[in-house]
Amino acid sequence: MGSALLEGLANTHEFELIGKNPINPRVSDLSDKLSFTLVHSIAELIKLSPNFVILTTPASITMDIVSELTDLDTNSIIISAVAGHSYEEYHQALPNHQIVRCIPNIPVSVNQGTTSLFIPENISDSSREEILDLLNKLGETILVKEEQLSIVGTIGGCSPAFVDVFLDALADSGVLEGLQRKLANKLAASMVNGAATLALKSGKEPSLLKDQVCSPGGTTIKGVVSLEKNGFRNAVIEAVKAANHN
Ligand SMILES: NC(=O)C1=CN([C@@H]2O[C@H](COP(=O)(O)OP(=O)(O)OC[C@H]3O[C@@H](n4cnc5c(N)ncnc54)[C@H](O)[C@@H]3O)[C@@H](O)[C@H]2O)C=CC1
Ligand SMILES: O=C(O)[C@@H]1CCC=N1
Repeated sequence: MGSALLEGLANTHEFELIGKNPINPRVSDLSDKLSFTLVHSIAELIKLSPNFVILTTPASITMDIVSELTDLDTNSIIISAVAGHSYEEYHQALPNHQIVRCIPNIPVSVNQGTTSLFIPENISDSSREEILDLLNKLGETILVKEEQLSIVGTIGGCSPAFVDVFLDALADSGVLEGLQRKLANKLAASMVNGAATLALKSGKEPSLLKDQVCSPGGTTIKGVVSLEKNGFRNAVIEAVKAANHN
């Protein structure tokens, strides 16, 4: 997720980016590619007085890192993209800092992300503007209450992987019928992109959009019935439940 955010922000050419990571060749390569400053300690990072610190570390080590941020300038805004720690935990560790929680998703790397964002009440209006300005450069930002962050973050953050499984299966079905893999992949991704754009632009319910494709007695309804028979809808609902209640 850290790489995806850096890529999306680098695409805007509007930010001086800094990456903090323990020695990791993948990150050094990315820093060469995107030309961002790489630091290896929190002390180095703090000295640079960043406007924002975005946390994208595994949940298991995040609070240790947070405890090292006590000397960070309180004007710096901390944005945690880590699933699994509450605002209260961050606030107890850093009571004088401005901290918000979000769950972005991988398409932030191409500025087409969906980021669920929780802003606590103590954040000033100007900081709120700054946070939204930043995240909106990465795609769409959806403001939610903290108790909604888990399910909204699951649907927004995990589902790109579910869609990728769908894309791969769709491409497999084309390859099974003799299409080249590259063509099948492109066809599947382009179709999902178009269907999603239509859903967003028309504002129509997905069920109505589905009905528009299903000609009476036609081919699509046969496919839809097969999806229902094979538990596709239920499989999606169970996947989200499994991801959200882990
Ligand atoms: N992968 C995704 O689509 C999303 C991930 N997240 C959150 O992002 C966080 C990271 O997830 P992934 O990127 O998938 O895992 P990852 O394992 O790919 O990345 C974790 C990164 O943290 C770095 N790291 C480890 N110790 C560190 C330290 N002490 N200081 C600085 N960096 C350190 C690792 O080198 C690695 O680059 C998790 O908390 C996850 O909940 C949130 C939304 C979406
Ligand atoms: O798999 C995970 O834990 C993270 C949270 C949201 C998306 N990926």
